[in-house]
Amino acid sequence: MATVAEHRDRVAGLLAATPVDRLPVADCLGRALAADLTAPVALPPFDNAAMDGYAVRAADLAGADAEPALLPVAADIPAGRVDVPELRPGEAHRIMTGAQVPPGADSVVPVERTDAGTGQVRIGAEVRTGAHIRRSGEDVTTGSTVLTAGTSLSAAQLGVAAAVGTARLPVHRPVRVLVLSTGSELVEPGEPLQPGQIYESNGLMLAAAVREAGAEATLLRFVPDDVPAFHAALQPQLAGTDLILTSGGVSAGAYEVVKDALTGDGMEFGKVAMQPGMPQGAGRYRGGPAVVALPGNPVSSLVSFEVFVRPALRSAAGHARAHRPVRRALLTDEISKPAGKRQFRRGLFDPVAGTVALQGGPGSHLLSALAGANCLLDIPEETTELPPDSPVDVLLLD
Ligand SMILES: Nc1nc2c(c(=O)[nH]1)N[C@H]1C(S)=C(S)[C@@H](COP(=O)(O)OP(=O)(O)OC[C@H]3O[C@@H](n4cnc5c(N)ncnc54)[C@H](O)[C@@H]3O)O[C@H]1N2
Ligand code: MOO
Repeated sequence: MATVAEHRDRVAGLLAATPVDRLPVADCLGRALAADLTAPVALPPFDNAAMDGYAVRAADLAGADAEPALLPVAADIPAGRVDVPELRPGEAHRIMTGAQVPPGADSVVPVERTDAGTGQVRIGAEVRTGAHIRRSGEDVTTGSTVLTAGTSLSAAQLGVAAAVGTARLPVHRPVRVLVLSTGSELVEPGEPLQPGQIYESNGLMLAAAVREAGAEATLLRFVPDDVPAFHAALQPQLAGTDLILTSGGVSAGAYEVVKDALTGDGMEFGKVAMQPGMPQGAGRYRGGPAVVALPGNPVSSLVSFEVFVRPALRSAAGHARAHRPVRRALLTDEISKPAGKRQFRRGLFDPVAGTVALQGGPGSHLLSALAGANCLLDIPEETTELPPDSPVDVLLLD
């Protein structure tokens, strides 16, 4: 029986790094940056006012605490003005937040500390040299690395890329995943259910998990439980697919269409020392796209996706942080489990208390408990008993 680590490596080895495109920054949300981004300009690009007020020379306000200073307002500088005149000794310039500090000024007095005059301004307090000025390069210096290759691009990263003047970024293309669900017991949600039938949920759930992982999903539901029909359903999809992701039909039953259709064709089916998610398959489809065959029980499917597929999708798409964050937490319940299998139990992690409470039992059909969980407890193979207050590793799911 393979270990979790062995199967994880096998799945990761099936996916090559995806190609790189140069996309407009606005289209890069969720992608991984493919090369370091260096700043062609400094941030801020010029010394600018941090407050609406008056640009002055601090020396001109010496003694203003005792005797208010009266300065002529020689210029008005709104944000965006590019022809900023020099401030001469004894003058003030009215200035707005973000506007360029005029040459000759060394500080800004907020308007609240003045009489807000426009022809001349009365200032009743001294000012510290440099007050309320944001210096050029304080945030980013020209030529410095703003974002490193492998960064996952979210709002703040796209913001800083735009702020240093970037129009396009080199980003990895997402992995293209074809999600298949098979099983003659499956019914489209919304349709009536006959005894013996269940609603199809794995396909929809896995396609959502694929998209949440930053990959592209095409969903093919209700692929017939018939080997020729299974191959026929795949053919038109193969060209644009990097990974075929199936669920169900991989264990020991008499009607295991995934296993029957794929065995011996570059695929390996076997058991992994894990609970849930023991039966697994991985390989290639006729020398082409990678295939990962997950077990059909819904919790087994999604937990297997988390443990094996998500990290592989994210690594192939260039994300430096491919794995879920792991925390150490104190168990509020007790756990008994068989030796020899690494168990991933569903839990609710409380980051303030540093504790984790089990959500539901170990059964791989208990999907509502997974829907109420925010983490997976990762219990080592050799462990059989854990009393309350035991420290455990938890993988954070959100
Ligand atoms: N004799 C043995 N029986 C089983 C073994 C075993 O080793 N020997 N392993 C068990 C374990 S563990 C698991 S996990 C399951 C995996 O079975 P399959 O991958 O073959 O999945 P199915 O039999 O097709 O379905 C299992 C279960 O999941 C439901 N299912 C399947 N697809 C969907 C879907 N798209 N949406 C919602 N639900 C789905 C299906 O109806 C079944 O209830 O095998 C055990 N048996
Ligand atoms: O391994 Mo199965 O996934 O326990 O139910």
